[in-house]
Amino acid sequence: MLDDLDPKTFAAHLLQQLPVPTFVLDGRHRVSMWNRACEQFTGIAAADVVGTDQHWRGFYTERRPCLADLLLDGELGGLSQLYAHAARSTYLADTWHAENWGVMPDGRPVYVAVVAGPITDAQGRVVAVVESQRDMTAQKLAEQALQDSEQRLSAILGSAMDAIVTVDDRHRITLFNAAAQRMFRCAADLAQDQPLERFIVPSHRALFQQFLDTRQAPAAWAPQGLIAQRADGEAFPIEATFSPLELAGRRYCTVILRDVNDRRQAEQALSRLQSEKGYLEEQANSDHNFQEIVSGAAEMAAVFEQIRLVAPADTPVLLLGETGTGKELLAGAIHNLSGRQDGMLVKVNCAALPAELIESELFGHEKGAFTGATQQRKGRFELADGGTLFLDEVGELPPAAQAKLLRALQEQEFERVGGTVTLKVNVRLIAATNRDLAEEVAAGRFRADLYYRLNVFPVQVPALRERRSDVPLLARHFLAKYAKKFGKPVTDIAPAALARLSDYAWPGNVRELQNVIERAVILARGPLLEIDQALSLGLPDSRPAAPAGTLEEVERNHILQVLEQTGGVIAGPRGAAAVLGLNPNTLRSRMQKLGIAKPRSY
Ligand SMILES: Nc1ncnc2c1ncn2[C@@H]1O[C@H](COP(=O)(O)OP(=O)(O)OP(=O)(O)O)[C@@H](O)[C@H]1O
Repeated sequence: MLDDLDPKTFAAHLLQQLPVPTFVLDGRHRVSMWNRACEQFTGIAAADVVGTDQHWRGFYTERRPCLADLLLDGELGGLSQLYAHAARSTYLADTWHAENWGVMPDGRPVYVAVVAGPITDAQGRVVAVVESQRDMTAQKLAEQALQDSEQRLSAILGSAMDAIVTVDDRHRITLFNAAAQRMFRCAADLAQDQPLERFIVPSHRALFQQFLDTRQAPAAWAPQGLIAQRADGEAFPIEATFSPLELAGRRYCTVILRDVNDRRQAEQALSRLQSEKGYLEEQANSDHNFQEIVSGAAEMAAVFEQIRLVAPADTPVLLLGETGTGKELLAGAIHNLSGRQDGMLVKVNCAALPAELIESELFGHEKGAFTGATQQRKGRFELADGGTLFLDEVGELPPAAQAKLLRALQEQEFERVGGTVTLKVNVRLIAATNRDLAEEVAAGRFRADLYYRLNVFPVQVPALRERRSDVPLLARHFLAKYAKKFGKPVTDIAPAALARLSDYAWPGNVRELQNVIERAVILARGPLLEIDQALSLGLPDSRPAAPAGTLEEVERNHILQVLEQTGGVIAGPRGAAAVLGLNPNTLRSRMQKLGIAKPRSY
């Protein structure tokens, strides 16, 4: 019967059965009890330790006091040197708690939680101390692993470039990483528990809330169209992904946000640079840009005088004259003398562009305005802002573009194709045509109101045959240019050649003369330039007469003949465009209009 047991034996049995490693020290630091759990924990049998002061062997590799020893000697000041955590508790009994990492005699690292309490006699004197040890290694390792992973996670979140925010089911912020603090200019502790909608402009909050409540797994993506606001109220465009998650039965949403302001600006700058690059490349490839204008003829002197007078005014100028007479050169001169020379002179050859592209070329387009518009693109009007826009072959403009051009000229404003934003520009317009625009107006092919807008200051550029005195001058000018270009020691033109050049009718004007000289220089063998061979390559009288027919048929046959002669080559000094005295792009567009297929390889 339990009642028959004396209390000492009962207490000894109780301690013996405790599943917690426990031992008792008497007042002289000798072990009076070492229970079974202690035997198992330390690997030391009770028989080997009871009655000795060798209990430390169970816990340490060298002699040092246990908590029970310190308690017996009343030296609790030394506790902190022996244990990482130590505290006194008077909750149920007067006990001391301590925790620490230690190494068991067999080399095992253990984390122990130690509890020791005094046993007192009737007078309150400490006669013994009971100490129990609990192996907390597994919990401690798990706790540390958790701490490490939390630290790693917060380091990852902290170093992320994107703002990462977690909200609970009421959209209140539970996590706000460093990038979010930078992006929204708000410290994490101020953001904590605030509704995330606070950082979205009011007009976008309803849409944003729908995303926050998404159940779409793994995430819903808002690539564009959301506008956020920083703590100081500054609005900026964002893209965001919303990942719903459930933790302990509660719904959360992790939102990754990215400020796309910089990217948008960079995209816009890139598109502007691309347009400018494309334009500049085109300009660099056209070899007749900003050249010296050569002329001694009185007819041209009058033209130069008109240009000198009109250049400083912002008036539109209409340059009229046959192809190749130098209209583009004169446009360059007007720009250079106009006070707009720091701006760009932007050229558009209206004949060289397909009708469906001309509007977007002039006014630009928004991304997605039509198939193939994968990027927003600035038009020539925008590029010419602060400078001059030169519309060559303006008579070829399709009606829709004519209407838009008229408005741009009247209001100095327009919208990009597919765009709604009205853009204001300050552009001086110079137009050129080799057509009789008044006739085009009468035939209903050109808008009368646009014609009057363009025709404010018309300048008629005489054909080369009307200023024959310029032929030798120009011929020598081109000779010097091409002799240098091709490294040929040709110094002058043979007198007979010069006479022939002066007699020729020059339907292709200066461009044709230039091409003939270029070919002659290429073919030249001595210091004096002969032109017979070069001329015969381009002269109509060296070919069979073209059959009679409509103007279009004659033009078509003529182009086909020249193409055959040049082996299908369009551009370059020996190409069909050079022979015909045309810009290669102009020739290509004429061919398209006349239904001449791209030349096959001859
Ligand atoms: N007076 C000149 N002095 C020097 N070069 C000239 C002169 N006139 C024309 N040229 C040259 O002749 C070529 C044709 O000139 P330009 O392109 O200015 O003619 P255009 O009238 O604009 O022709 P199109 O109507 O076909 O566009 C260019 O290479 C240009 O440099």
